[in-house]
Amino acid sequence: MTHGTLRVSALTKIFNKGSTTVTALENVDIDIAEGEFVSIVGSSGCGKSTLLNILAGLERQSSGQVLVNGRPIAGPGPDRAMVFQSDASFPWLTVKDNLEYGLKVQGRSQAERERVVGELLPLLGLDQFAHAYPRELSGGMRKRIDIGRAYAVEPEILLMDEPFGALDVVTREHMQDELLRTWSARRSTVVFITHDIDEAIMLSDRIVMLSPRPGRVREVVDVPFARPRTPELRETADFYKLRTDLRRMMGEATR
Ligand SMILES: Nc1ncnc2c1ncn2[C@@H]1O[C@H](COP(=O)(O)OP(=O)(O)OP(=O)(O)O)[C@@H](O)[C@H]1O
Repeated sequence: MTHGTLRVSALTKIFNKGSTTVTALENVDIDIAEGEFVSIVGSSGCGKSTLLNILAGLERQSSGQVLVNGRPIAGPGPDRAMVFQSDASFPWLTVKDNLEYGLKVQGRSQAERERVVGELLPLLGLDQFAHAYPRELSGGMRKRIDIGRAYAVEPEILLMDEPFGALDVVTREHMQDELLRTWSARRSTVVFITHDIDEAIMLSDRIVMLSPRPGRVREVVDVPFARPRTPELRETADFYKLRTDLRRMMGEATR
């Protein structure tokens, strides 16, 4: 039995609007293993969000196959949780109540909810803020609520669509380090969309680079750095070299 595997085969997505047809993705093949952290990079409009929405079950492919744990996706499911770029926490609920929300929807007992939230609050560095409202927190802390809400329902697969795109560079790097810490503790499979090559290198086991529209798999790059990764990795010559290589590939991909 496999948990948290994704298999995308010959995936094509065509949008039809009136007389216009847009091929967003064409013949995409990606295999993602249990517990793997994979980033999808590519220029604006190459179909990254479309791919993630199909994996989430929010959008249907035009052709090809998408399997989660060996079964075709029939729609959104509790095995997958999504984190978006914009804040998704409920402003009228405290941090603790935000984290509990999905568990209540799932009908989990109060004892179970207390257990999960009790584990998550310190993991997210939010234990001092359990009774605060999102508006009382910084952008980075609000992002941690979103990640916590996704993790609370204990999904096998976390789908993240540029979750740190709206944060300043210092907060963003801090959040990357925090996400790595949380992910190491939970080991879910992650599919992470980003424009940012440094972010993709820092976080991922593998980077899938899509070509400009229609999105096709242009390169798949293994990230060779050992885990746990620390912020100092960003300063090393090996990191710099991989970043330069990926930027060159990205430049070639957009030509
Ligand atoms: N619902 C839709 N109807 C019609 N066209 C769409 C729809 N959603 C996406 N597209 C088109 O599909 C293509 C891929 O869009 P998508 O948002 O997946 O790209 P992206 O790589 O995520 O872009 P960005 O990095 O700018 O967010 C674009 O040309 C977009 O206009």
